[in-house]
Amino acid sequence: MSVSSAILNGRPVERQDMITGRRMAAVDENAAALGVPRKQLMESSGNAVAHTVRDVADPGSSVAIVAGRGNNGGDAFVAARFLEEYDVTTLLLGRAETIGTEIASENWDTLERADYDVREVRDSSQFGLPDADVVVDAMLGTGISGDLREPVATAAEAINAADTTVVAVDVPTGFDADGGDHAENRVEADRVVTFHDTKPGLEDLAAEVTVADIGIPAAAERFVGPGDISLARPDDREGRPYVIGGGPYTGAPALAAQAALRAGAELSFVAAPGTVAGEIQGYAADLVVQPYEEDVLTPERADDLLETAQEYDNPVVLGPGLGTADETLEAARQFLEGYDGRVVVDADALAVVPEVETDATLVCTPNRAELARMGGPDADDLRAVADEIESFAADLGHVVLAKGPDDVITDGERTRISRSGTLGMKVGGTGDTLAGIVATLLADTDPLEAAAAAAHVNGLAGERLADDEGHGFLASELLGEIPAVLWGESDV
Ligand SMILES: NC(=O)C1=CN([C@@H]2O[C@H](COP(=O)(O)OP(=O)(O)OC[C@H]3O[C@@H](n4cnc5c(N)ncnc54)[C@H](O)[C@@H]3O)[C@@H](O)[C@H]2O)[C@H](O)CC1
Ligand SMILES: [K+]
Repeated sequence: MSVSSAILNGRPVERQDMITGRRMAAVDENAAALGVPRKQLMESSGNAVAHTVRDVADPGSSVAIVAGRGNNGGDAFVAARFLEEYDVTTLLLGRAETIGTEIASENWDTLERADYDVREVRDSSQFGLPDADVVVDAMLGTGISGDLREPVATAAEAINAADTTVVAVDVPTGFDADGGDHAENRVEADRVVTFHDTKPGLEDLAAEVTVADIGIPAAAERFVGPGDISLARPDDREGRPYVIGGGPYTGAPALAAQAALRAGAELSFVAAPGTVAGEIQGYAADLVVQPYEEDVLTPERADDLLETAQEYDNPVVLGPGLGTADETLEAARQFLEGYDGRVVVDADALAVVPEVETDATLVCTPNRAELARMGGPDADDLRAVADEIESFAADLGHVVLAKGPDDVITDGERTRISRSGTLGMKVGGTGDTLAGIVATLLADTDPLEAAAAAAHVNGLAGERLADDEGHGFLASELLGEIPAVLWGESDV
């Protein structure tokens, strides 16, 4: 995957030169949170479309815009305003009152008020494609779901049958921007104007593709924001994380397991030595604590827990409070060697990761000292060594969520920075709540996306508790703030 580089505060920041539709929606939301509202992006998108129309047809040419009821259509309503020297007709496939977004609706209203030639196609039998030198396909973009429904299907067929130049907005209607299967009867375009970055599969089309910058700051991709939380937010109570922890310490597994519930898990299990199981259960009746007879995790016990983990195939949290007894580290190594599911590795178990061969998908959550001990860079400001952490993660072959004032989350290819959090996050236990949140989000989200969102949620939960200087709260108090951060109204 080729990468381009933006310059972000003087440092080249690698940007993937490819972005999926779902990731684009997250980046949009992040851009809005950075102060670039969607309507402004739509204005830039529409202007970019007009540029390409000018490229393919001389002034005075006739242009037929065929628009859907989402923001893809909205882009084209904007484009109409940038094509004054063309003979533009705008067809909306549906009634104006069914336009699905405010910004598209506002742009439609502007065309009506400004007396542009606009027509509503109230049913597909009414649809007739005007003779035009250029057709702008603005029916569906990244918001498509399933095969083309009427009246879009009829319109797509008419556009493909017409002898005209077709300019597609963002992606040709019916194209799946998430790299999935395209609709059979999708629009065949001559030109595609896609926004911000190219989409997977556009390079295989016969069309000439223009990637238009629409003013989205590189920070909207680089820094974790509300869009990343939207991507990872559990839809309902799902996942049953399995915490393997406890031994010398009991608070850590209890915090991790509670955080997993607060992040939306249906149940949260803790496998712990019998000597401390009662104490862990004492922290919260909500936990399903499963005691085992040894008083630390041993290799024999690890085999037993491995079977349970494989049977239920839920995200595992390995590490909180395990301690560093040789047999415990051997047990952690053995568990990872045998497991092929998803594991958040934290605290004392991190030490074994660099030398272990595993088919498991790991999210490692080292703090600064643990990262250095694992062989990663040793630096106060992790963000300044983000590239080195990225290479370390690439060598390690797993996701690394390096915790610091700014967290660095990377899978060796994609790297995100989470700037959320406050001074107070240094209090003991915030790493345990983080591990629990990662585990729940990991249940059905891309590991990097789950880790990035979890880091952000944990930090924002702390911000909600901190006093003006950022101090003075307990990790256990973070638990109560997690749901509001994950499901609360993001203010963009
Ligand atoms: N940063 C950016 O990339 C920006 C992109 N913009 C444009 O926004 C669209 C995505 O808009 P969205 O409203 O999410 O969805 P669409 O307009 O693509 O379509 C939704 C619309 O279509 C209907 N629909 C869905 N599936 C089907 C189907 N199979 N058959 C028929 N109709 C279908 C659905 O009901 C909705 O009404 C993106 O592509 C860009 O063009 C923003 O303008 C700015 C920033
Ligand atoms: K389109």
